[in-house]
Amino acid sequence: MIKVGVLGARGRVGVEVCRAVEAAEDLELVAAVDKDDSLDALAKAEVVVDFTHPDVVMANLEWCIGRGIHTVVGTTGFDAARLDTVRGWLARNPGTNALIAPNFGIAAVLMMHFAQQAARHFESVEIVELHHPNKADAPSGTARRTAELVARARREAGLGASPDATTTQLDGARGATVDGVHVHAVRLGGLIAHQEVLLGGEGETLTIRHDTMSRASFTPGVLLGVRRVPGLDGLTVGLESLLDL
Ligand SMILES: NC(=O)C1=CN([C@@H]2O[C@H](COP(=O)(O)OP(=O)(O)OC[C@H]3O[C@@H](n4cnc5c(N)ncnc54)[C@H](OP(=O)(O)O)[C@@H]3O)[C@@H](O)[C@H]2O)C=CC1
Ligand SMILES: O=C(O)C1=N[C@H](C(=O)O)C[C@H](O)C1
Repeated sequence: MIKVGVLGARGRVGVEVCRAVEAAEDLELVAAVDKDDSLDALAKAEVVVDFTHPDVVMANLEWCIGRGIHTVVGTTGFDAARLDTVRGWLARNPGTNALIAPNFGIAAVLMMHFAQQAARHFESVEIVELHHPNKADAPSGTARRTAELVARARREAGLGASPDATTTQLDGARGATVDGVHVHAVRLGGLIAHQEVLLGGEGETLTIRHDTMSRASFTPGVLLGVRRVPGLDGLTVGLESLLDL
């Protein structure tokens, strides 16, 4: 039995994670912690899962890693500087590991993988992410990561910037750019989490679309992370390295 703690346990995803951990025969939910609860309840956990908020996740991670607790992190907001900080904490606590993934949905991971594969074959690429209006961050962690993976694939293929003759625009009309890739964020009631990667070339386009229909979709990936994180080495970013892609 792996002893599991959940941070953000009363949140939209945290509730699903607690339910999935309790239903798994090889996992034991030893702590369900949310805002204003003491972190001390997590001390008995071997692995802590964090689905909280970009503003608090770093403090949570520092607390867990400092106590030798492995972490599986779904909370978004990680840039290169934050990842370096986490690597530093892990280096000072050898034998403690962290898995940080912007999306634990298996189909979402495949969508990112396919976008990365396709990117080198098209002169143009843009990303549209669509989420529920209660989401804290924009663009989404998934869109940021997709843009980084796509940009890397384009660089490796020797592609330059996507063609764009725009000289006149309202602020924001072309979205944000992540690693040179335009990313557009929609917030709309009725949605959960969705993303399209639009690729365009000579006389044809390819659209790779992912739709989240239920937040339970994140739990198989989270449980995979919980089972595997004790055997990882320091920091792992993205669920893809745990899948046989
Ligand atoms: N990687 C992935 O697969 C996915 C990642 N996400 C990400 O996960 C995060 C959470 O998303 P979601 O569940 O929708 O958000 P919610 O706001 O529904 O849940 C977050 C929960 O964490 C609580 N919380 C806030 N601060 C703390 C704290 N310091 N300690 C413990 N709990 C705290 C919140 O309390 P309160 O409401 O009172 O502030 C809330 O109950 C976001 O960053 C989101 O982007 C979401 C879906 C999938
Ligand atoms: O906040 C959400 O809902 C989601 N957040 C993650 C992200 O920012 O990519 C994953 C998924 O898109 C749902």
